[in-house]
Amino acid sequence: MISVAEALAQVLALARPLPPERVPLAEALGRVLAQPVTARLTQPPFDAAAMDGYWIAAADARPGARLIVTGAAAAGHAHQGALSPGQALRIFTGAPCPAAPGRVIPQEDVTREGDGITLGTLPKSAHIRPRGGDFAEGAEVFPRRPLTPRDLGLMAAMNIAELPVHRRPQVAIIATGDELVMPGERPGPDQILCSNSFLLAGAVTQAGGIARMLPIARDTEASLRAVLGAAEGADLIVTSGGASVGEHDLVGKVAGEMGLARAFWQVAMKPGKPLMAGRLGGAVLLGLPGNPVAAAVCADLFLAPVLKRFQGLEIPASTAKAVLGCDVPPEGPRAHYQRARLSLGGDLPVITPFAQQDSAGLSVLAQADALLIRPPQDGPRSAGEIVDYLPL
Ligand SMILES: Nc1nc2c(c(=O)[nH]1)N[C@H]1C(S)=C(S)[C@@H](COP(=O)(O)OP(=O)(O)OC[C@H]3O[C@@H](n4cnc5c(N)ncnc54)[C@H](O)[C@@H]3O)O[C@H]1N2
Ligand code: MOO
Repeated sequence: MISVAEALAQVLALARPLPPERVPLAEALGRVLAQPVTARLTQPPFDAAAMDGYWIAAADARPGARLIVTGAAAAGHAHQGALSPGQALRIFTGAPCPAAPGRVIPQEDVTREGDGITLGTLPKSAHIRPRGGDFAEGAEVFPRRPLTPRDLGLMAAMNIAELPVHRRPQVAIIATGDELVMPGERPGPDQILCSNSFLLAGAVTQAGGIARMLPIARDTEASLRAVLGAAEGADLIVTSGGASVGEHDLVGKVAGEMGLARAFWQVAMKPGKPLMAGRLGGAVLLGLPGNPVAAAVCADLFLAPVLKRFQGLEIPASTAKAVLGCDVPPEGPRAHYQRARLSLGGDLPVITPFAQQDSAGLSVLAQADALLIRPPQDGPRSAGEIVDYLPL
């Protein structure tokens, strides 16, 4: 059995960033830029008033000065023509300022009578946003993360209407097992609901992929072959179940007959030991264990990172430190990812694993907000010790 770190390295080595495609700016939320984009103009394109008030020439800027208001400039409407000494311009936020040196006095800071104003104490700020104060034409942006609403705002201001982004990975999701029925159906006495496909599709969507849920493959080679065949065109095939050692565990056998180049099977982790990975045709195949929590943990540890890789993202170490909230017993030969809850602590949060750690227990999984990581052969640990965890 290989370690989690080795398995992750091998999974990531199976995938390459997907080629770029161009998408309209309005559809780019969460997408990842494939190359830098550059500002097509300078912002602000002119010295702009930052307050509603009066623009005055630098030479007229002294407390007590009386000036005549001779014209107006508003956002989208510059004032044409020059001002003479002793003249002020009514100006509104966002309006272009005259080219001469000057400043904007907020209207609250002057006394206005008829078309005259009298200046009081001059405010510290000139209340002018200088041309190019935000960014200059040609400025490059290349955030190495899924684009946020803030990125879209910046790129809109840069007049970038279309973006080159990595294609989103197409992910085929295949549940296997005679015991499974879909939510909404009535299970027979020996049956349970297929939960894995929904958990996995959610994980795929959250990580920027496009999930395609295929029909449940039954526990026959013919059924599994047919459903795997229907995954044609996917960048990633994720199966759940049928990965272990029983006679009904057919994924390795059937995928092998279909040409799977297997990278590994079985990882020293708990839950998730029967994980399998390889390449099947043009796709990466992740064969997840059927136990729902095992599938969920494998999704956090392997599926999310490989989806990042497809989108050209770095995969930073995502573990964090916390203080153990209770004593915990020693561990065996597999790294144990324990469902846990975080609470506020001092410098570090406090992490407390749930008493129930069954790899089929979805209720506890849904309440967990972290996975406490117990390394292989970890000794007993006491409350107060510092441990690693994976935020969920
Ligand atoms: N003799 C051994 N038995 C088992 C071993 C082992 O090493 N030796 N490993 C155990 C471990 S660890 C796991 S995890 C499971 C995983 O087995 P499979 O991947 O073959 O999964 P199945 O047997 O098909 O199913 C296991 C369990 O999960 C339920 N399941 C499956 N698919 C779904 C789904 N889509 N939604 C909800 N629940 C699902 C299934 O009904 C079973 O209860 O094997 C151990 N056995
Ligand atoms: O993956 Mo299994 O028990 O390790 O759930």
